[in-house]
Amino acid sequence: MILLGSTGSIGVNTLNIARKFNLEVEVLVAGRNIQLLNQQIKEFKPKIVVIDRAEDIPLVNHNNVSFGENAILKAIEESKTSTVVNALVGFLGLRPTLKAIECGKKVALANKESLVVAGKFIDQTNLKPIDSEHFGLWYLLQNKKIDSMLITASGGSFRDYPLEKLQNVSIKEALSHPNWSMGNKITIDSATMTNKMFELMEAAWLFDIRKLDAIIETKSLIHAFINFSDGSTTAHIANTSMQLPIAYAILGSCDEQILKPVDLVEVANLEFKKIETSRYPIWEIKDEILNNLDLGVVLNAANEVAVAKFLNSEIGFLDIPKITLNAINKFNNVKPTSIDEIFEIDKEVRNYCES
Ligand SMILES: NC(=O)C1=CN([C@@H]2O[C@H](COP(=O)(O)OP(=O)(O)OC[C@H]3O[C@@H](n4cnc5c(N)ncnc54)[C@H](OP(=O)(O)O)[C@@H]3O)[C@@H](O)[C@H]2O)C=CC1
Ligand SMILES: CC(=O)[C@@H](O)[C@H](O)COP(=O)(O)O
Ligand SMILES: [Mn+2]
Repeated sequence: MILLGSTGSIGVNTLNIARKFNLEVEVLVAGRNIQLLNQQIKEFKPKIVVIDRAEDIPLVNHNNVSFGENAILKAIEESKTSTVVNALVGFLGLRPTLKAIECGKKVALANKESLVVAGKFIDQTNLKPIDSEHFGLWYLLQNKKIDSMLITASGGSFRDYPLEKLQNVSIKEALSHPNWSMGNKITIDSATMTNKMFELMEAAWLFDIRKLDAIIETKSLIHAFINFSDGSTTAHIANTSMQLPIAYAILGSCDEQILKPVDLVEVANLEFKKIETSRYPIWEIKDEILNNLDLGVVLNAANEVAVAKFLNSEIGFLDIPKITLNAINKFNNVKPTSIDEIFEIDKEVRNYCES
C-alpha cells in the first residue's frame, strides 16, 4: 500500500493492520515526526519515503526520500501498489485523493475533508471511507427501503462543561477527547461538533441521501443507525477502535477478529442526548449545509483557519464557530463548477478569515 500520513493516529492504526495481515508497504508519507517515521521505515521497509520539509531529509534513515506535495503526487503516480490509504489531515489531502483516483488506484479514505470540500468532483467507484460512522452505515446496509440515517457523536471534550466557561477553555482541555485518541485537528472538530457536520456531508456524498441527522451517544459504542421504511431501526455497535473500518477499507472484507466484542452487560447503560445549538453553535446551519453541499469548501477553509488560530492561542474556543458561521454567511452563494474553482474558493475564504 501507499500510506499517506503514516505517523498520525489513522496511519499508526493502518500499520497495525498491515502488520497483522502481512501487507506490503511500498510508500510511507509523513510530516515532521521523523523519529516515529524512522521506526516505521525499519519495520516496513518502504521503497519510497516522502516528508513535509527538505531540512529533515538528512534525518531520515532511507536512500529515497523527497519532500512536499509534488513528491507525494509523484510517489502515487510512480508506485506499483494499487491501494492508497489517505490519512493526511485537512485540505492538504485533496490533491493526493484526486491523483490516486486519476491513477486508477483504490482509495481507502480517512481524509474526510476531500469529500467535504469536493464531493461532487470525486469519483467514488474505487473509494472506501475510513470513518467509524460511515463504516457503520455501510455495514448496516441491506437491500431494503431506507427512510433515514443517523450517526452518533460523542459530544467531544466539552459536552458537560459549564457553558459560561467555554470561551476560556485551555488547549489541553480541548484536546482531551472523552472516547477516542485522534490527531489534534479532528479532536477540536469533535469538540465544536464540526466533525459531525463534516460527517453528515460525507454521508450525503457516500450514500446519496439527505435524510440524515446525528445524536450524542456518550460512550461512542454505537456508531450509526439506519431507520428503514418499515419502521425498524438497526444499530452498528463496536468498541472504539479504527482498526475495523481500516481493515475493511483495505481488505474489502474480514472474518478474523479485529476487535474485542462489546460486552453489553459490562456497558450496562447507554445515554443519548440532543445536539444543542447553545453548546454547539455550528449546528445552527445543519439544514442549510445539508441542502447546499457546495458550502463544504467554505466551511472547511474557515474551520482550518479557526482551528489553527485556536491551537496557536490567538483566539478563544467559541471564536472557532464565530469564524466559520461568519464565513458561511459571507460566502453562501458559492457554486463551484470545477475542481480548479474549489482551490480558488478555498484560497479566498482563507484570506478572508485570516484578515
Ligand atoms: N484519528 C481518527 O480516529 C480518525 C481520523 N479521521 C480523519 O483521518 C485524517 C487523519 O486524522 P488523524 O490520523 O487523526 O490525524 P493526525 O494529525 O494524527 O495525522 C496526520 C498525519 O498527516 C501527516 N501530515 C501532516 N501534514 C503533513 C504534510 N504537510 N506533509 C506530509 N504529511 C503531513 C502527519 O505527519 P506528522 O505527524 O509526522 O507531522 C500525520 O502523519 C483526518 O482527515 C481525520 O478527520 C477520520 C476518522 C477517525
Ligand atoms: C473515530 C471517528 O470516526 C471520529 O470521527 C469520531 O467520530 C470523532 O468523535 P466525535 O463523535 O466526538 O466527533
Ligand atoms: Mn467519525
